[in-house]
Amino acid sequence: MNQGKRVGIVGAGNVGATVAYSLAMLGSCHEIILRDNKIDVAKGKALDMSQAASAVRSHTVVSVAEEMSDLTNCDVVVVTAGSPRLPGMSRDDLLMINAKITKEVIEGVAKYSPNAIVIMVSNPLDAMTYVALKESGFERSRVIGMAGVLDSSRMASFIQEKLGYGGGQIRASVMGGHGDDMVPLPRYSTVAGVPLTDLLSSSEIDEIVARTRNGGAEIVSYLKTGSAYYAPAKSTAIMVEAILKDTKQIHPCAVYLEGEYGYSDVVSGVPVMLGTNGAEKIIEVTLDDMEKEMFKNSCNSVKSLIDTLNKNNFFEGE
Ligand SMILES: NC(=O)c1ccc[n+]([C@@H]2O[C@H](COP(=O)([O-])OP(=O)(O)OC[C@H]3O[C@@H](n4cnc5c(N)ncnc54)[C@H](O)[C@@H]3O)[C@@H](O)[C@H]2O)c1
Ligand SMILES: O=C(O)C[C@H](O)C(=O)O
Repeated sequence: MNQGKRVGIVGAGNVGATVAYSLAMLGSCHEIILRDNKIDVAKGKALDMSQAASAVRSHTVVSVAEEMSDLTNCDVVVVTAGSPRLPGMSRDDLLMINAKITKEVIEGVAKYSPNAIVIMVSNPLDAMTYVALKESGFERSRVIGMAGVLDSSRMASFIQEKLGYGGGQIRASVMGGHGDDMVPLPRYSTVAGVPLTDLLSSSEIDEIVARTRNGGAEIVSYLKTGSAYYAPAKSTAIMVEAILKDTKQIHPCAVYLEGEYGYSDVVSGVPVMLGTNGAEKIIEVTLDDMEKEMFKNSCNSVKSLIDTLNKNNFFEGE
């Protein structure tokens, strides 16, 4: 069913290469095209992955785009180009450097793969998704940020660790931006359908919420030279598959809001139905007063990054 599908991946570093590997092993698409400034590194990884695909009898071939102009007619383009943070940095510290890279990359994507669904990964995620949307001129359903799938998976793994049981049966929910004030939602988290609030005390749940918010930084503090990539890549691959297979399943994704949850002209993480056309539907769940306040803080943080870009005349001349 996915024969003929082309997935472009811009940035063949830790996250990009691991997304490619995951998709190649699953045979999710016919072709994966890697694009990176470090062309030889991309070529080496593409050869290595094509050989791994042969080993598992996957039909996926992995090739390299030497220029953005070679990244043509992709169905999905994943953008992981940009710097990762180092210990002591926040994702927001990457704003200006990664915004510039995103602008340059998206210009090429819009030109050479004009019908693609774009999945943004580079940080700070929500602001980069906003940049990609504005620079591409694509409709909002075609520019989607990956973060909620990752943050929810992290929360699920912390719940499993705390409980000591329930692995594979946990559905955790995280909304809001992919920053320090993301919005984990214990009220919408369950273990085999049992509400989390029936299984753990409020102080235990508070610990899980805090650890989820700090989940990326915890890994950066161990790795020291960059940030997490296995769970981020798998989360991205899940979104790519949902789009290629038109699953119509709901995943938490970063999308541009036009009035949903009372916010406009900002990108934030909300439940989204994914299909061939990208973010086909935004789901509005009921939030209580405290959850609404947290969502507001999170949207305001993203808005302040967009303000910084505007103050630096980032979007000028468009
Ligand atoms: N959204 C999330 O949840 C999430 C999770 C993990 C990482 N990230 C972010 O993803 C980005 C990539 O992380 P990583 O660990 O893969 O970093 P990395 O340094 O391993 O890879 C980044 C790659 O981008 C390439 N690159 C830079 N500018 C480019 C350009 N103009 N065109 C093509 N390629 C270019 C670099 O050569 C490098 O290979 C970072 O910004 C990181 O913060 C986001
Ligand atoms: O923490 C980071 O900087 C990378 C990514 O956003 C993550 O959450 O792992």
